[in-house]
Amino acid sequence: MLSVICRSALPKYGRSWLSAQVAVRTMSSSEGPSPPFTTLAVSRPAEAVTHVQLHRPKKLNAMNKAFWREMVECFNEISEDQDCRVVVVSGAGKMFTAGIDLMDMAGDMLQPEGDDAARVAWNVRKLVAKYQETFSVIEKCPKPVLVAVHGACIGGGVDLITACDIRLCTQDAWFQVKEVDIGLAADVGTLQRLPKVIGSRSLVNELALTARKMYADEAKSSGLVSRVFPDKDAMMAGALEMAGEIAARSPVAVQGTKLNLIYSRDHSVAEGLDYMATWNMSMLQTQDVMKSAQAVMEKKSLKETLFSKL
Ligand SMILES: CCC/C=C/C=C/C(=O)SCCNC(=O)CCNC(=O)[C@H](O)C(C)(C)COP(=O)(O)OP(=O)(O)OC[C@H]1O[C@@H](n2cnc3c(N)ncnc32)[C@H](O)[C@@H]1OP(=O)(O)O
Repeated sequence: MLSVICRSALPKYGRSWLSAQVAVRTMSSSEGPSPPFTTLAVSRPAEAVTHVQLHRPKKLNAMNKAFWREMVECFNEISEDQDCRVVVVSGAGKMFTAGIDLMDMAGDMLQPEGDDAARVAWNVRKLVAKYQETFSVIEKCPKPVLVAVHGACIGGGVDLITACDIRLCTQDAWFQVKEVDIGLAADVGTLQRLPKVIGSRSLVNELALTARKMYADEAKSSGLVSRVFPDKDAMMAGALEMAGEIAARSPVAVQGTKLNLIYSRDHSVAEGLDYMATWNMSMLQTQDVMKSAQAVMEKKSLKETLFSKL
């Protein structure tokens, strides 16, 4: 379904400056969500690049019940979509996201069902695990996911971006691990992933325990984001350019790199090397190695090299 949405949304673009501008305009389009989604706008701004836009601008992209479900559906489809090699996530409207929808989600969180404490607890556990999947699908997706943040990225927004592979932001961006302010220990990824993203344990603890805002410059110096752009248009152009670079490379190499980086993050060096050797005992047999090496030797751009779908 996703590839149908993407295909019908846009033709294939060339890579000229003009078409990049068209693509950026498309990425920041104010058209609504892509049915059947009600909170996400999905498009294909360039060949093999899928753009997922959080799209509830009037509610500052607050994460309502539909959003938590639709992200899972969307990323499961992207994982299977052989026409997609890389994903860009961004937010429509004035900010990236105001976090969990405090109005729509209150019922689920405050009035859990169950006949006694054990059953209530059981159901709450299932609920939390379900919501964790909303961002874990990003990490499980074999295609690299770039996220482009402008304005505020609050609460659940930080859970989301820490599950992404590359984080970019605008100079006006700020990040807030807001959960303690609403009486919660963040439970859908931030506390697990942020310490793996930012080198300083002390800084992670400070952000999570005080809920103070972190602005773009500190996000860059701490390693939360790898690039800061002057404004949203520049960021989306930068994101699209980076996505194009990734999409031009062998999908066997790119997806293997993502999966092994994540595996290594969670295992010892020895275990990571072992996993890598097992991975490459099959993946090294790809035609992509020969095709890529040939392009390098002939000083050709990989953008001219045709790789089979994966
Ligand atoms: C379920 C799994 C576990 C997940 C946990 C996640 C936890 C979190 O995400 S904690 C963080 C929760 N978010 C917040 O506390 C932010 C609340 N919003 C604000 O503080 C302000 O809205 C903000 C500073 C972001 C922007 O202020 P501004 O003056 O620019 O805009 P507003 O007029 O306040 O908002 C515009 C409309 O958006 C609605 N809205 C904003 N945030 C939320 C939200 N989090 N949930 C629901 N709705 C939100 C706001 O009500 C306005 O709507 P309307 O009145 O209809 O115009």
